[in-house]
Amino acid sequence: MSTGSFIAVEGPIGAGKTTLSTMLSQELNIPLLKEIVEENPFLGKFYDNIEEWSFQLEMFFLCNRYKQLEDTTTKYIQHGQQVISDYHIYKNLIFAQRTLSGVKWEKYRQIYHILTGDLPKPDLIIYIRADLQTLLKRIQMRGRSFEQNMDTAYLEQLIIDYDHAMASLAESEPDTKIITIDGNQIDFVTHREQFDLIVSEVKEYIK
Ligand SMILES: Nc1ncnc2c1ncn2[C@@H]1O[C@H](COP(=O)(O)OP(=O)(O)OP(=O)(O)O)[C@@H](O)[C@H]1O
Ligand SMILES: Nc1nc(=O)c2ncn([C@H]3C[C@H](O)[C@@H](CO)O3)c2[nH]1
Repeated sequence: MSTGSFIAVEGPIGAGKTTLSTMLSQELNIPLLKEIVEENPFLGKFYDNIEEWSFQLEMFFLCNRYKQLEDTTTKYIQHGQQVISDYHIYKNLIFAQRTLSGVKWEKYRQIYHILTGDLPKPDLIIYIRADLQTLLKRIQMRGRSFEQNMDTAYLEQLIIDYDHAMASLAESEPDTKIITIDGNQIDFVTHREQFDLIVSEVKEYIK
């Protein structure tokens, strides 16, 4: 597999993954692989009743991402072409570990490893960190109705889980470069020069 081709943007809910990956895709002229959100039939139900809908939702995300990454491999990565995605497949585990328990978690964990074992790993992860206040502000500003009553404890826990997950990825996948962005301080949307800095850093790692 070629290296230097696959970039993933990660971070907790509302951190700015889709925004940054879209901007980078346009700036660097790299195809964008975007999360399916609006057509997800379980998200609204999930936020109303996490326990009832978590298994369906996590499986839906897993199957969608599996299919997307499988297609991406055939279309771009196998041909050494660059691609940028607004998620890393590992985020399935970050969420599922929180939303599932007992037998469902165990079944999900096994399916996750079976499905994702041979999927391509990003060469570069751009990890946007942001604190609870910043995320809540952005989630509110974005205004998706089903996210407006999100439990702040859930989001707070995800922020911690993301930090642990990135540390764990850095250890288990040492070939993957991780660029961490302070999403509270760096505003790549309104400050062009801050976006340009990210672009130059990314350019150092892609081929
Ligand atoms: N650096 C930033 N400064 C100001 N606003 C931002 C910034 N990044 C993102 N936003 C705004 O915050 C909201 C959330 O951004 P975005 O949808 O990109 O987040 P996300 O990480 O992809 O979210 P999700 O986890 O739900 O997929 C959007 O309204 C976006 O315009
Ligand atoms: N439970 C759960 N598992 C996932 O794998 C996952 N990926 C994203 N999301 C939620 C966050 C945003 O509300 C919205 C858009 O990212 O979907 C997830 N929720």
